[in-house]
Amino acid sequence: MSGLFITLEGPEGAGKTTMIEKLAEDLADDGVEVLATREPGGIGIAEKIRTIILDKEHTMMDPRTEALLYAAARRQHLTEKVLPALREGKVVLCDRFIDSSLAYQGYARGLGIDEVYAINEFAIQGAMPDATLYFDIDPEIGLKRIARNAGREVNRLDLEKVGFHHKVRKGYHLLLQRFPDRIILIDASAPVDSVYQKAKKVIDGRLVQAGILNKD
Ligand SMILES: Nc1ncnc2c1ncn2[C@@H]1O[C@H](COP(=O)(O)OP(=O)(O)OP(=O)(O)O)[C@@H](O)[C@H]1O
Ligand SMILES: Cc1cn([C@H]2C[C@H](O)[C@@H](COP(=O)(O)O)O2)c(=O)[nH]c1=O
Repeated sequence: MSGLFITLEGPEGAGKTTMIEKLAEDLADDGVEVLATREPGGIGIAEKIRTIILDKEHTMMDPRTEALLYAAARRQHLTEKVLPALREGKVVLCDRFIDSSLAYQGYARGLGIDEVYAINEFAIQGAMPDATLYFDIDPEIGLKRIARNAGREVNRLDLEKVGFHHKVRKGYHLLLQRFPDRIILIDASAPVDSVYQKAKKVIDGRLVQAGILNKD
């Protein structure tokens, strides 16, 4: 991989989509070649898998089926879109990746972080992100934000009880301890502009380190 692979993570309504859109725009203005994408989805096969996973009628979905479907969508998206872009030297900004599976399926669903990591190792073959911005938010605030967003479709995971979303956050906090060099916490309860300035600063720092951006 020769570009830079950056993932954005967090509980529901943390502001990842808002951030990724602005980051992609501003980095492009800085002359950086950027690919902004998302999981599950981002390409045809993975978007179809997304529809199956998030369908509100699929209440009977087994947790292991859910974990395997996320990993399958991840594999296809990675090989078809992310890795080719990285080989072209692009900066890839991805809304969710492996840490979502570890926090949601591994910890909140109770499958085990190590078990879910193992199936994802098979799926990604070592293609871990170079850096991960974790947008930390109290789930009660995040869920209120998405409830106010009339344009956003409510999916099967959104409908989980609030206790599940608290476990998701706890899962992310465990991942912060496990991957302290890769995952950077950003307080997402602050106003949009302030959250954005922090995220941009972290990303600029990584781009300068990687020799992709020159900020003299
Ligand atoms: N810092 C913020 N303060 C207040 N509202 C915000 C903030 N960031 C985003 N929002 C609003 O909260 C809602 C959810 O934001 P967004 O869609 O970016 O979150 P998300 O992390 O992508 O959510 P999800 O993963 O659940 O789809 C949107 O209506 C957005 O305008
Ligand atoms: C990649 C991934 C996602 N999820 C969950 C997280 C969200 O509830 C949905 C995706 O919806 P969003 O609006 O795009 O955030 O899926 C998950 O549980 N495990 C995963 O690996």
